[in-house]
Amino acid sequence: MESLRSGLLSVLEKVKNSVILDTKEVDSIIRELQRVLLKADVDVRLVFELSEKIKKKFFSREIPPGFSKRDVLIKILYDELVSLLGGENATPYTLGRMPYKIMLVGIEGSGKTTTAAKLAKYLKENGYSVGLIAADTYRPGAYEQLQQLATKIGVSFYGDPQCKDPVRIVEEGVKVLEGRGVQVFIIDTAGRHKDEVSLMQEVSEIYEKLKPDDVILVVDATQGKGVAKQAIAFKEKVPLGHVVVTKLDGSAKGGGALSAVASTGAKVAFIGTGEKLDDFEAFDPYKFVARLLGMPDLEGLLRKFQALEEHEKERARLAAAGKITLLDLKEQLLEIKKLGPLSKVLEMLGGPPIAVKGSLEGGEKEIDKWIAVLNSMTEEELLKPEIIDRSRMTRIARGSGTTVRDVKRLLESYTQMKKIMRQIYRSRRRIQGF
Ligand SMILES: Nc1nc2c(ncn2[C@@H]2O[C@H](COP(=O)(O)OP(=O)(O)OP(=O)(O)O)[C@@H](O)[C@H]2O)c(=O)[nH]1
Repeated sequence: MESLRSGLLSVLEKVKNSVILDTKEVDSIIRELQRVLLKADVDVRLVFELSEKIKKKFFSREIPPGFSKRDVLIKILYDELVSLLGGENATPYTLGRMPYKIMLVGIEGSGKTTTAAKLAKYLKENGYSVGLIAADTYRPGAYEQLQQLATKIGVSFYGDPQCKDPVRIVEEGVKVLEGRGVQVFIIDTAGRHKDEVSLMQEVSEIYEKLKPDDVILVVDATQGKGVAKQAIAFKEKVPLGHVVVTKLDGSAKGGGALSAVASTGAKVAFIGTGEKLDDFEAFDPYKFVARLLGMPDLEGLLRKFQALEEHEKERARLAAAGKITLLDLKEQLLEIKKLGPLSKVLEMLGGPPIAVKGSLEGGEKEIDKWIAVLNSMTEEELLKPEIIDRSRMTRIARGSGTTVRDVKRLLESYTQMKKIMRQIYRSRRRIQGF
């Protein structure tokens, strides 16, 4: 994964060093991203889909106040990489009602036996009583390997090296281990067979007899995008619940494997990051991408965007309820200012009577004062003016070169305005028959 990380960092560097982020600059950044992802063995089609989405989102999105174009592009890159790794689909791995049976499947050498032990340790540490069942009757040594691992972790184990029928081993194993108080059964199946057809047949048979609560496919990251084929083949035979991607440590193709799994709709629940039993972690695409991109400054940026999204949601909610916020008021006043001096505006509309002119200038000054006051408020204050207490008023007055009385007056006018809006909204709802 190191090469993917350094590649993505070079993409971020390019974004940070960009000047205007026009089509040419963005294209060059996207080309760099494509190069990095293709090198990590991400499927070409996925890479192109991602590129198009990034461009479309970037050029259609308004840059929110307080953010730069670079911030927006970095956020879009982050979002799209998370989505490439199955972001929207991701949920933490949880167990259902006990007893809970988990069956591990996968081709030879994918790391099933090691993963069975890693998962057993993980679940034991999470308070479950776990048992391992060795149902790989093909690979010599698979039985001893799992038995030794079970002893090492301190979980129950069942296997029968004399028996060549995996279905019987599993049935017997569940019975025996249940007697020892096991709640979670992890079944390690064979990966080696004379051909794929017989492997799939055995997997189907065990599945039908055992009816496990979860089937976890174990795939090897060094196979890159090739793991999609395995996921599809197993999915045709058994309902796959989750996937574990092993050997992410040191594999340059990890990005390809993770995105390939996500593209089949299967969920990556865990990743293996080394040969040791602790080299195993729950997979969270959000955290994973953040780590790939280097967390410190990204974390702050993501938090800022999160606050923005929350504010946008809050505004939409208030707008839907017919409520106006101080933020709406501020935007309206800025729109009026954009039109030019009020007297000019009225002149364009036919000209104000001479007597109004003086009061218009007063109104002009008032608008400037209001904008100054509103500019000194935080986004939170604009959306929730009820939090503006005496000390906030003092700060706002000082920041805007006005007085606490001015701030109070604005808040009073706003309250009046809100009342009027509420009345209009209510009568509209009555008319519409709500
Ligand atoms: N570096 C690294 N090696 C791993 C990881 N997971 C498994 N391995 C190694 O991969 C090799 C194969 O792992 P096993 O668990 O024996 O594979 P298996 O899928 O049970 O093999 P079959 O029984 O033949 O299907 C072993 O040498 C493991 O130590 C991992 O996350 N990182």
